[in-house]
Amino acid sequence: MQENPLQTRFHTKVTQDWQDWIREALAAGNAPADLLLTMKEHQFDDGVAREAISTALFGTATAPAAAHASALTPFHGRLDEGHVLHTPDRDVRVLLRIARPTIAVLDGVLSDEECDALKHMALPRLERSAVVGVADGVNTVMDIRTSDGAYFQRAESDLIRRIDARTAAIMRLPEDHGEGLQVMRYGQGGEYLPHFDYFQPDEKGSQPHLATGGQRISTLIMYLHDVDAGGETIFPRIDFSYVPRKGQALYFEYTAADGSLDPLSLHGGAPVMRGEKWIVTKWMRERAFAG
Ligand SMILES: O=C(O)CCC(=O)C(=O)O
Ligand SMILES: [Fe+2]
Repeated sequence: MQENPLQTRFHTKVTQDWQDWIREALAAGNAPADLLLTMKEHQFDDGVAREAISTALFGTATAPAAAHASALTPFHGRLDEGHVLHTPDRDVRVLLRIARPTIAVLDGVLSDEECDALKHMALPRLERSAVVGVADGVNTVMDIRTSDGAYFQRAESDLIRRIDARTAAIMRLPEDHGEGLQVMRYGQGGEYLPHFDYFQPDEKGSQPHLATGGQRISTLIMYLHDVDAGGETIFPRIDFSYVPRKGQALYFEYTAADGSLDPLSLHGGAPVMRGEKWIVTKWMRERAFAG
């Protein structure tokens, strides 16, 4: 007689032998999904098998699993946990999250028009900084730097005010914790070697910054332009790179509530191989400051 699947008996208890098998299989590096398959082949109820595997991974709900939880469960850092982040005037979609260091890739942070307007506003300031007085006293425009910056005072114009408010909502900190927006342009070959955005606490040069506004805690790099080749934002300690895409942003954070800093947040801008790279960056501080 053929077995009626509705009458198949599923195991609803995980014996000690099976619990030991789960622990050993996980310790040997087997994927939880493969364990689940094997258990189901052995007629375990899906929910029972999942719970046994997740108990072995995370501990029971009552066990203090916190030390593991941050690495093994979704971790959002300061960001809202939703897949869509709501700001006063735009919804921003989360495309990717990394727990350590805390990173998120966000889509639709700036409209095409806003990207173009920011470049337009920054251009005269960038050009001015390329003007150097040479020894003979003649002012010459020389492209002496492969990247150049333009700084926008907080709330300097309607557009800047709008972006300040939007970035504060995304980063979930008050606007007056934010440094003024900084536009950067990299020409061909331009790069930004790996660095930390936080101020090195024991360096003398950090002290004036730390005294006003405190430590930097998070960064939002917004991309104003696609790059034809190169120019990725790289995190060498976790072998991660992000390819610039107009209107998107890369969020990351590196200062915990207790003030500890995350050295995995080391990052930089890879050399631009073809085309130009334009970004605008918002850095957030621990405290309100005059900007
Ligand atoms: O150019 C990049 O991709 C990185 C920029 C950066 O690290 C910064 O603005 O702090
Ligand atoms: Fe940086």
